[in-house]
Amino acid sequence: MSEYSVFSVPSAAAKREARLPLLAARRAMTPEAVAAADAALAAGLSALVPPDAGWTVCAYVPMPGEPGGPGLPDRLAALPGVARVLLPVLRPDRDLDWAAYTGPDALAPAAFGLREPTGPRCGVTGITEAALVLVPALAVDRAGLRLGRGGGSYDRALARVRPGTAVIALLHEGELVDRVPAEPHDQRVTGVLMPSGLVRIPG
Ligand SMILES: Nc1nc2c(c(=O)[nH]1)N(C=O)[C@@H](CNc1ccc(C(=O)N[C@@H](CCC(=O)O)C(=O)O)cc1)CN2
Ligand SMILES: Nc1ncnc2c1ncn2[C@@H]1O[C@H](COP(=O)(O)OP(=O)(O)OP(=O)(O)O)[C@@H](O)[C@H]1O
Repeated sequence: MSEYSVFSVPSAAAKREARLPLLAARRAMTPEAVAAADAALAAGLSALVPPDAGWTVCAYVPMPGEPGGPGLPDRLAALPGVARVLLPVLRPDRDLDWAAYTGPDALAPAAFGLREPTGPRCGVTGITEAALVLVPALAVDRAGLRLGRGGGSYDRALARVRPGTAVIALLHEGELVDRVPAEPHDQRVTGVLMPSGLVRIPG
């Protein structure tokens, strides 16, 4: 038995270290590689939503280098099975509020280089209306544990999803890894979508 379990204090520092090479690898991608990955992810996304679903989907506005690209909200909104796209609004306490995506003109610059919707907010419980939640991540491991940017925002938000909701992280190839540093508050995803396709994580 080692001195620390996988759920111990050093994990916060381990997470900080683990983020660095992942962020560097994203920065090193060529524009061509990014465009190819985003196109492949777009094809995978359309297969996630049945055409007559009428779903509310929670997504996000990818920042430079994040899988999906800046066109992600528009691509989702255009899918026949998507009735409504909700996007996160970062609260001062780093929890996530939600607001409907109504088009690129209704996005405004926000903290950390984010772009966020400017319309009416649904509150932190907006995520409970989603049948599918797409989450940003720097990496996910085989157990579905997700390494984010370090705000803890999605750990709070994902605790509120309805049971049975698909929670899918969008990743670049190679970002599904054997193990990410974990803490007790970490929420799991139910699958990852990469350019090569969907990998479901057994629950
Ligand atoms: N596109 C996108 N939207 C998102 C997230 C995300 O990861 N991606 N979030 C996911 O929760 C929330 C926003 N949280 C964020 C938290 C930190 C940073 C960030 O850039 N942090 C710096 C370092 C930390 C700091 O300066 O304090 C960095 O990563 O360089 C960005 C978003 C909600 N919206
Ligand atoms: N349910 C929660 N309530 C309050 N604080 C939380 C909760 N979950 C996580 N946090 C705090 O958030 C901080 C960052 O957590 P962590 O490093 O796991 O974020 P992350 O999952 O990488 O980020 P994000 O979800 O924003 O992408 C931690 O200090 C943790 O204490």
